[in-house]
Amino acid sequence: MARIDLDLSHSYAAHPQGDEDYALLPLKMTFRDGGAYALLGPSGCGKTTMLNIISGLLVPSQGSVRFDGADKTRDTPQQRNIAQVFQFPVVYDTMTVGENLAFPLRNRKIPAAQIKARVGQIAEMLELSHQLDQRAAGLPADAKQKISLGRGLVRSDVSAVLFDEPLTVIDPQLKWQLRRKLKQIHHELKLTLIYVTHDQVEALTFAEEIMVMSRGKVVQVGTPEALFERPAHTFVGHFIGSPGMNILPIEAAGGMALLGGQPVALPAGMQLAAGQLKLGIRPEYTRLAAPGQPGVVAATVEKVQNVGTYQLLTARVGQHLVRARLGLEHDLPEHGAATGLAVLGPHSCFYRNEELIA
Ligand SMILES: Nc1ncnc2c1ncn2[C@@H]1O[C@H](COP(=O)(O)OP(=O)(O)OP(=O)(O)O)[C@@H](O)[C@H]1O
Repeated sequence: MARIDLDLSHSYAAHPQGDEDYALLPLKMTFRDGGAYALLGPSGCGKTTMLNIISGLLVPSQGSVRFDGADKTRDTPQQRNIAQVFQFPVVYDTMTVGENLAFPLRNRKIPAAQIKARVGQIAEMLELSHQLDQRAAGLPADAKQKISLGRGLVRSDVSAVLFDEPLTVIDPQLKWQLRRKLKQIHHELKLTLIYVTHDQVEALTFAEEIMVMSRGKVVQVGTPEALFERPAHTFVGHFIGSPGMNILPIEAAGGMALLGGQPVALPAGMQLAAGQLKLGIRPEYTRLAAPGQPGVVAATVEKVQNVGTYQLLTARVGQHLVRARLGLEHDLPEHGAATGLAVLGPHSCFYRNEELIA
């Protein structure tokens, strides 16, 4: 296992002109030895580019990659001792499940008894024990992908295991199980795991730390709790959560706030920095309240949806839509009704130029 330090940028263009020519803008990042990380962001934000630079499939156009302090920028994946699991299964059809799992160890001339023990351990973790003697040919895609995951995890001497959207071909029920399994496996094997996904649920269930990326930039590195409670950037607020954070323009106005154009008294003790800001409040923390109270904005109900385990209320504040996630026990106002939404309180986040300031 290794600590991995990146200090680099990358452009696929021969002569990059501006920021838009960079797949990765200048960044400094550290992956702790033994940590479980997710690289999360929408399509095209640079996740695969970063993963390929870590693995050695790609050399960054500027900067360095270090493993335990040693410069690995130009080393191949083999020299870096990296295991990788891709989106689609990489499995030898002519071999049995057990032989497939053993393959990376046999290649390294590990003694047979050790191979047997480790293959047994990995097969058990992935619930493949009953299939060890079965040929891989003819197995469904998700069983084959489990084998690929097992092959990625079977060596204990790798610097890191990299996963690039590994659950894409897996059906939803098994996907749910495997996400949890991977977390448990990380706990037991203590490997450094770096996992690329555009699916927040996948990232949030698996990783200890999540790196959220947007347009070639790492906009926040944090625990799932930190990303939820204190998004460092409005992009993270939008991107994480279901639905994402409510974002409204806010401005201090003589001891009050202008919120979406509406004067609202600040709750006791709350101070607002001068200038044009944005308020971020999660739908989970947005509550119905009587208009006119401090921190409560007047709103008109647009829609109420029963989403099974909660109700989602969508209301209009001026030209902005605000959502509240409310328990099933609430008797909610109907479409068109005037209501109030408590949006200023301990869970409010404030942004200037999209960056969290308070
Ligand atoms: N080989 C390449 N040559 C030129 N541009 C590339 C190449 N690979 C990726 N890009 C560009 O670099 C940017 C980042 O792409 P990258 O594949 O790293 O993003 P991603 O977040 O992994 O997206 P996805 O989830 O769609 O794979 C995109 O604008 C993409 O078009």
